[in-house]
Amino acid sequence: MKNILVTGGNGQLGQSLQNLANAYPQFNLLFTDYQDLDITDAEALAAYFSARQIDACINCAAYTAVDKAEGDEDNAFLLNFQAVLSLAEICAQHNAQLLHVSTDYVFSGKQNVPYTEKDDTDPDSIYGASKVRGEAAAIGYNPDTIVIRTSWLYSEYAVNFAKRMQELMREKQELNVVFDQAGTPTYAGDLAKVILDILQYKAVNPDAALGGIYHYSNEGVTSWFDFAVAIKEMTGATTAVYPVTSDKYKTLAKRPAYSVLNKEKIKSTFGITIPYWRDSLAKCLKNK
Ligand SMILES: NC(=O)C1=CN([C@@H]2O[C@H](COP(=O)(O)OP(=O)(O)OC[C@H]3O[C@@H](n4cnc5c(N)ncnc54)[C@H](OP(=O)(O)O)[C@@H]3O)[C@@H](O)[C@H]2O)C=CC1
Ligand SMILES: Cc1cn([C@H]2C[C@H](O)[C@@H](COP(=O)(O)OP(=O)(O)O[C@H]3O[C@@H](C)C(=O)[C@@H](O)[C@H]3O)O2)c(=O)[nH]c1=O
Repeated sequence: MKNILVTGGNGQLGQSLQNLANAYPQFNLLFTDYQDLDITDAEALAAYFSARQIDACINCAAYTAVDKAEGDEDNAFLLNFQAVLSLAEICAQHNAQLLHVSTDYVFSGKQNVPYTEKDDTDPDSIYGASKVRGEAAAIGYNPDTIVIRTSWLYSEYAVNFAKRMQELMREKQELNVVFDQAGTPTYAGDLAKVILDILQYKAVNPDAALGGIYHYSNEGVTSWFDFAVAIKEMTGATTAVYPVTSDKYKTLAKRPAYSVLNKEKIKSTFGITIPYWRDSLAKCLKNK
C-alpha cells in the first residue's frame, strides 16, 4: 500500500480527494491541513517525512484568494512558491513523487487559441506570478515532479464561484457577471479522480518519465457569465443575470481575458477522457 500525503486536505480539492479515497484502496491517503502540517514550516515537513514512509505527495495547499493576494504578496509567495520549494526538496530527499497543482492564471490571456504547456507564462496578478514561481521551483528542484495546471475549479466544498453564485442567487434579485473572460470550469471531483489515476499509472509504470506540466480542465469553453447562467438554469433560480464587461465589475486583480487550456498532452499520455463542463456542473449540483 502506498502512503500518499495530501497537504491542504480541507480545501475544495482536498475534500474532493477525501470523497474518493475509498475507491482507491491501494492508496493510504494521509490528509493534513495547516493545523497539523503547515507547509511553510520546513522543519515540520522534515519531521513529518522522517516519522513515516511517504511514497507520494499531492499538494493541495495554496494561497487562492486572488484579490487579497494583490495586497498580501509576501504571504502569497510564501505559500505558493517558498513552501512548494520546501516540499519539492523534502519529496526528492525521500524519493516521494510530488504532484503539484497550478492555475490558468499563469497566463495573461492575450492568446485566442487554447494554451499548451509550451506557451510562455505571463501572469497579470500576484496570485498568478506566485504560482509561476511555484511551478518552476517544483520542477526545477526535481524534474520528476508532475504539475497539473487547472482552471476555474469548483465543487460542493469550501469557497468557489459556483457556490458563491448559488448564495448570491438566493440573496439577490439581479446579478452582473463578466462575459469577456473566457475559460473552462473544472469540477474538483473530476480533477481529484485524474490525480489519483495518474498516481496509479505511475505506480504500475515506475520507470516512465512523466515529470512536467499537464493542463487539465473540463471540456468546452465558456465565460463566467454563461457559467452563472448555467447554474441559474440548473438550480431553477429566478435571479436576473446580466452580462457585463470586466471594466463594469472592478476587481483588485486582473483576470485573463482568455485562459482556455489545451489538454491534448494529459489525454494522450494517460489515455483519459474528460467530461464536458455542463455535465460535470449538473453532477456537482445534484450532489450538494
Ligand atoms: N480554486 C480555484 O479556482 C483554482 C485552484 N487552483 C489550484 O488548485 C489547488 C487547490 O485549490 P483549492 O482546493 O481551490 O484551494 P483551497 O483554497 O480550497 O484550499 C487550500 C487549502 O490549503 C490550506 N492551507 C492554507 N495555508 C496552508 C499551509 N501553510 N499549510 C497547509 N495548508 C494550508 C487552506 O486552509 P485554510 O482555508 O484554512 O486557509 C485550504 O484548506 C491550488 O494549488 C490552487 O492554486 C487552480 C485553478 C483554479
Ligand atoms: C462574484 C462575481 C464575480 N464576477 C467576476 C469576477 C471575476 O472576473 C470572475 C471570477 O470570479 P471569482 O473572483 O469568484 O473567481 P476567481 O477567484 O478569479 O477564480 C480563480 O481562482 C483562482 C484560485 C484560480 O486559480 C482561477 O483558475 C480561477 O478559478 O467573475 C462577476 O462578474 N460577478 C460576480 O457577482
